Amino acid sequence: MKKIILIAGPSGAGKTTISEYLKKHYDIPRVITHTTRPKRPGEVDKESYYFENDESFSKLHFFEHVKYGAYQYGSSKEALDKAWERHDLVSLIVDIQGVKSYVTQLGEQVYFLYVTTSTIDELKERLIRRGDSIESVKERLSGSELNKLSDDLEPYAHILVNDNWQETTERLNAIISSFKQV
Ligand SMILES: Nc1nc2c(ncn2[C@@H]2O[C@H](COP(=O)(O)OP(=O)(O)O)[C@@H](O)[C@H]2O)c(=O)[nH]1
Ligand SMILES: Nc1ncnc2c1ncn2[C@@H]1O[C@H](COP(=O)(O)OP(=O)(O)O)[C@@H](O)[C@H]1O
Repeated sequence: MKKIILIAGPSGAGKTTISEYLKKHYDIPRVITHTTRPKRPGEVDKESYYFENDESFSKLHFFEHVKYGAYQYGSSKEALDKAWERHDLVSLIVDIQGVKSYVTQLGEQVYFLYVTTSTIDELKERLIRRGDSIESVKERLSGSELNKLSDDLEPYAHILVNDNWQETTERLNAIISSFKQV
C-alpha cells in the first residue's frame, strides 16, 4: 500500500529539516505544495514550494488548502499520485487542518509526525536566526498558526521533540524502521 508521512508542527520546530533528512537517508521524497507567500532567502521554486500568485493559485485543483494571514497554501492529489508512481513512501509538510483532511480522506495510508520543541522561546530564537521578521514570528507563534496538536489527532501522532538534533535522528530512525515493518 502506498503511504504518506505527514509532518506538522509549529514554525521553526524543524519540519523542513526533518523532511530533508528523510530524503537524504531514506530516499523518502517530499511532495511539494503550493503557496502565494514570498520566497525566503535560500528557498528555491519547485523545491521548497511551487511559488504562485493569487491568479495562478486560483487555477489549481487542490486536495486541500488553507490560508495563513495573507497567504494561501495548498496540496494536490495529482502531485501525490505522481510521487507515489515512483516511491511507495513519501512525505508532506502541512498544517494541522491539512493533517485532518488527509487522515479523513486517506485513513490507513497516513503516518503522522508531529514535530515540536520543549519551549516556545526555542522556536522564537530559531525563527529570528532564520531571518523571519519580528511581526511574522509573533503571528506564527500565536493562535491557530501555532499548530498545536489537537486531541482528536493525538492518537495518530508520533511526537518528535526536536530540541537536540542527535536525539531527533535516533528517534526518527526508530520511527521509520517501525513504519517499514508494517
Ligand atoms: N494545509 C496545508 N498546509 C500547508 C501546506 N503547505 C504548507 N503548509 C503549512 O503552512 C504553514 C506555513 O508554512 P511556511 O510559510 O513555510 O512557514 P514555516 O512553517 O515557518 O516554515 C506551515 O504550518 C506548513 O506546514 C499545504 O499544502 N496545505
Ligand atoms: N534540533 C535543532 N536544533 C537547533 N536548530 C535546529 C534544529 N532543527 C532545526 N533547526 C534549525 O531551526 C530552523 C527552523 O527549522 P525548519 O526545518 O526550517 O523548521 P520548520 O520547517 O518547522 O519551520 C532552521 O534554521 C534549522 O536549521
